[in-house]
Amino acid sequence: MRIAFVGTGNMGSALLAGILAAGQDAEEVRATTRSAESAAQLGSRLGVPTIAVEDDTQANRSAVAGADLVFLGVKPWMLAETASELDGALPDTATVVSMAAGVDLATLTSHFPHRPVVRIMPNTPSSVGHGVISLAAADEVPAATIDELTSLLGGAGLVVRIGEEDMPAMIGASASGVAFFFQLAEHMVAAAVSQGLEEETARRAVAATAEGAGRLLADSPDPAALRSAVTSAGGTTAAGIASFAEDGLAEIVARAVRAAGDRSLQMEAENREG
Ligand SMILES: NC(=O)C1=CN([C@@H]2O[C@H](COP(=O)(O)OP(=O)(O)OC[C@H]3O[C@@H](n4cnc5c(N)ncnc54)[C@H](O)[C@@H]3O)[C@@H](O)[C@H]2O)C=CC1
Ligand SMILES: O=C(O)[C@@H]1CCC=N1
Repeated sequence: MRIAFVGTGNMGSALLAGILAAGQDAEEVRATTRSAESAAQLGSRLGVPTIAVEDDTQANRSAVAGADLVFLGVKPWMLAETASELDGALPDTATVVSMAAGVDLATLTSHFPHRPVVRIMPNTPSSVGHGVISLAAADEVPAATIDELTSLLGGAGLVVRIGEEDMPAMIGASASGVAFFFQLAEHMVAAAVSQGLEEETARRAVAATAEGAGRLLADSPDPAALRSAVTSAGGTTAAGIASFAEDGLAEIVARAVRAAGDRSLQMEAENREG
């Protein structure tokens, strides 16, 4: 399968790394970035032919020529101009896959009429094959295309087929959600350091704890049961959990997850045509 990545930054390159590690032939991929420096870095890191728009104004058009699948990894507000740029270069049969957080399927379809259009919402652990990739497709996308795409993306992580109405919740729970875990890790490191632990030790301990927690959750996705197994009555964990409850952690997290989803809807409105 011939694949183009138009705009291959943090998210595009993470997804591409996961797909390549799962066996996609790098020679069948074309990637683009804006700067020559980032194109050179990506090309040498992933072994994929990468062209910079800065070096070649036709880079995006050349990359999509002959492609079966075109991933769009530019910023949401750049989608409209990227679509115009690709006009006439995109093969009639190409499936367009957007990872933009703030562009809905209707807007994508208006940018790419007569093409199958799929919206995905990946997260950065895709680079190590442990991403979550939510996928919503326009009604007219053939089932075989979705199956093929699901199989390809499966190399980067868990693919979850959803209706577009669930996209905001999935953004809060996974695409942005992964950053919420990182933020908790940052605060845990800082707290341990403030109690005298050496920073490098704290970072390693928190990272290994996160990995261990992730593995247990992957085996048995019931966080409440796993928490309960750590929490002895009247013990140390119970003291920490009580402190969380007193400070309203559940509401804090609910507000953050909702804020991320709400922002995606706001961006969709900003990026909607007309
Ligand atoms: N970073 C994340 O965790 C996630 C990002 N997304 C979505 O992924 C998209 C990209 O976000 P990031 O990777 O974070 O941004 P980024 O800034 O790291 O990547 C954007 C890429 O586009 C390239 N670019 C800029 N202008 C270009 C042009 N004219 N032609 C071709 N390439 C061009 C840049 O060189 C860069 O490689 C956004 O739409 C975002 O909503 C979705 C889920 C998660
Ligand atoms: O922050 C953002 O807008 C992107 C989309 C989801 C995660 N990162």
